Amino acid sequence: MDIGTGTSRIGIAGAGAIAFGSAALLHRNGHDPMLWSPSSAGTAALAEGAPLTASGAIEAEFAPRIADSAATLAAENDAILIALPGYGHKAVMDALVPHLRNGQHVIVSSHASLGAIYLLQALAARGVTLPVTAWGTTAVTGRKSSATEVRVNTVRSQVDLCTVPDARADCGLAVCTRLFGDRFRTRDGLLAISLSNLNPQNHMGIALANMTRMERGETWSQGQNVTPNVGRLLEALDAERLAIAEALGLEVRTIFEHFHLSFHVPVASISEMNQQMHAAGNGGTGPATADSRYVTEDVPYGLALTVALGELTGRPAVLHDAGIRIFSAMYGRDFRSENDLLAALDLGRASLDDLRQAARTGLLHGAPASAAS
Ligand SMILES: NC(=O)C1=CN([C@@H]2O[C@H](COP(=O)(O)OP(=O)(O)OC[C@H]3O[C@@H](n4cnc5c(N)ncnc54)[C@H](OP(=O)(O)O)[C@@H]3O)[C@@H](O)[C@H]2O)C=CC1
Ligand SMILES: CC(C)(CO)C(=O)C(=O)O
Repeated sequence: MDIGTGTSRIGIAGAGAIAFGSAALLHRNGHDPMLWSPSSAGTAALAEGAPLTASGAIEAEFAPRIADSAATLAAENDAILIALPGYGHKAVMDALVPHLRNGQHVIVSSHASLGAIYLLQALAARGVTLPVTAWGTTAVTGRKSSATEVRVNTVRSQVDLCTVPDARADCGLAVCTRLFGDRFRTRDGLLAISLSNLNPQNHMGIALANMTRMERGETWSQGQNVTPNVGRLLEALDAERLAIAEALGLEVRTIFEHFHLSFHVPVASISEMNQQMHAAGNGGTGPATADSRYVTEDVPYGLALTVALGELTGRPAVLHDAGIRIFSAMYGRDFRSENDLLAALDLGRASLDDLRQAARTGLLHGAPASAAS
């Protein structure tokens, strides 16, 4: 993508809270977003002409362009932002791959389970070369309050990213800064970004400790319910993640930096920081159903990758592993087997060196046949 100046056309795959909130941020920054809902359901009201309204940390009312297909989204935009839960990434990438072209730029927010490698390999098989920038989290947080409204809870001060292949790192940072503002910090490759997504560990503790509230469909404050014991569990989960990063020689944010940079509260214990967020009206609302991405996304696409990296680095993530086992028992599902990205990448066949290299080149197990020829 030409870094350029002025208005850029950005296609957003997704029509949930983050897609709407990111569209509002792009609009506020003078860009021209287009939304694509894979089932069309998420954009039906907008397609009929209703404006998108953002409130909270971003106040805006505007009419984003709406795509009727992945082909339209790819054809009519300079860059694509994938902004939906990890369990939709492979299907959406598969839909986009035939239509993406050299020179475009893809951003994945939040990046999940080495999806950038899956995408780059699929593109390489078509002979298409473009940079994929992976974000450790999202630029905004929020919830959809109706089919056309999003409540933006916060715009984060800092988002970790990396670009694959790493030779395009400067371009990735420049593109993201121009589109979303000066809020990005480049991390050292895709393994660092994979270990920079704190949702899986945080949501594990929050969902485990509040499962009956979720199952009973209660309305409950997320921040307030990060009580001292829950806070200590999150800190212990964080220590497992940081030990893996240390074994890999990677610098990643701590859970304390995460809450400070995302929710603008001073550093304290994790429980105290969450109580402060709650007091400031910024603690968020926990899931009101057990069918929540806190489990259905974060267990298979988040905890499972951390456990795999723990095994490869000799720093077993025993609490993360226990989380997968407990949620699988609770839901009567084998969450470990639900990750279609890691299965497609055949991660079990990869050594740590293979992964380290792929985290920079985007190619695992060598280049695809058609790209190599
Ligand atoms: N919301 C937040 O504050 C935060 C979110 N995140 C992360 O950001 C990402 C997006 O979150 P958010 O927008 O809240 O999630 P939502 O659940 O609101 O996303 C809904 C969107 O995902 C699409 N989708 C759901 N399942 C599939 C599927 N199987 N295949 C294709 N598309 C699918 C829906 O499609 P359709 O339109 O067809 O219904 C819809 O467009 C997630 O990874 C989340 O963990 C991270 C931090 C904060
Ligand atoms: C609510 C929040 C910001 C913190 O758990 C979040 O990460 C999410 O909704 O996924």
